[in-house]
Amino acid sequence: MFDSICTTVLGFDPNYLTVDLLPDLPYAEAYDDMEEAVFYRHIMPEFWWKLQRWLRVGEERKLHEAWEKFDGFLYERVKLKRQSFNRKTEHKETEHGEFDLLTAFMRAAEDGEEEGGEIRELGKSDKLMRDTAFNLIAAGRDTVTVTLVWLLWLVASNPEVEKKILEEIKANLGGNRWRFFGVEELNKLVYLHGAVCEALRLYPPVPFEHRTAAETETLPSGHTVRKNGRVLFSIYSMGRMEEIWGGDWMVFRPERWLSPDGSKNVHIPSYKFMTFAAGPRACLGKKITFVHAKQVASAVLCNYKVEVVEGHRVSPAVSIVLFMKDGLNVRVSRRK
Ligand code: HEM
Repeated sequence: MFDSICTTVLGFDPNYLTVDLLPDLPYAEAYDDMEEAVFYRHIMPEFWWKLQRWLRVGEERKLHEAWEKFDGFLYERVKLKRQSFNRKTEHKETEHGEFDLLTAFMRAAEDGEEEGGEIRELGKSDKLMRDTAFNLIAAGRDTVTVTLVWLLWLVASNPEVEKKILEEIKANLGGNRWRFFGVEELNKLVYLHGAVCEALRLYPPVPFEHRTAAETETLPSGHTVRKNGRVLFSIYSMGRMEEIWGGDWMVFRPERWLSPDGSKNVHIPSYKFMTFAAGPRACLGKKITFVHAKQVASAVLCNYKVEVVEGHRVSPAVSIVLFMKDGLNVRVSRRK
């Protein structure tokens, strides 16, 4: 997903997954180091990690070094993107279907009609572009990666579901399997959509969240939360509650997300399906997530059979993102 999120955000494919040669991409590895160090900040007392940061030792030292590498990579991409954008604008070239979020911000800044001028300011400042690119890469890389891993495991463990996914792909997308399916085509895959939703319900990539009360507040349950009090809620548990999902909450059942005749997906409110959070600060990448997840899952499943290696035990890891503790060991073979 690192390749895919960089392509969406920066319009640049690092080819981290290339099979031809082992890529040496220090910034991609730096990103992993940063993630580890940030998790450490969540579990250590604030004064401790701040002291480590000041002394530049331990995890904080690792974070600092990794950040410098990743920051250099992002600034370079923003600079190159701006050069190519300016050149194209100057020569009035069109982009022939190219799309990435950096270009979209630059174009919006150039057209700059919106109220308050925030986008204009964003598109003109390299630092703000760097921050935005980082925010989007951080939000979209591991979340979509783990969605796919849990989905592939659930599908491999439920042959009936796998069969229905393959039938749907065949019925809607025809014979040529060796290509990426477009967004319009993916919209027809309502059963696969239900399967992705089920994976996200049972294994939400962001398993817990917290909110801080700006003022003293009484919750619908009658509990009082004092000003600055923090409420921690488990999205993982909410996806498994009988009161919310019924007695078969533990079953991986894509039909849950389909109309009775199976022809379309039903709307389930975000306050029930909390995986992307709800309200004003809910996830902005929900639609992109479904496009990416369905694109990769359909291409993999219709071309390859993915089988979990016998004896491999699957369990979630304790982290801010719901990775599999020991990864997923699979045997992959080409479908006839
Ligand atoms: C399975 C995939 C994803 C899940 C489960 C997910 C989940 C979430 C959650 C729970 C939040 C709320 C965080 C909070 O308020 O503390 C959030 C925010 C956000 N997400 Fe996602 N996300 C996913 C993919 C993406 C992608 C692909 C992008 C963009 C490319 C993205 C962009 C964002 C942004 C920008 C925010 C901040 C919104 C705001 O504060 O106004 N997300 N996401």
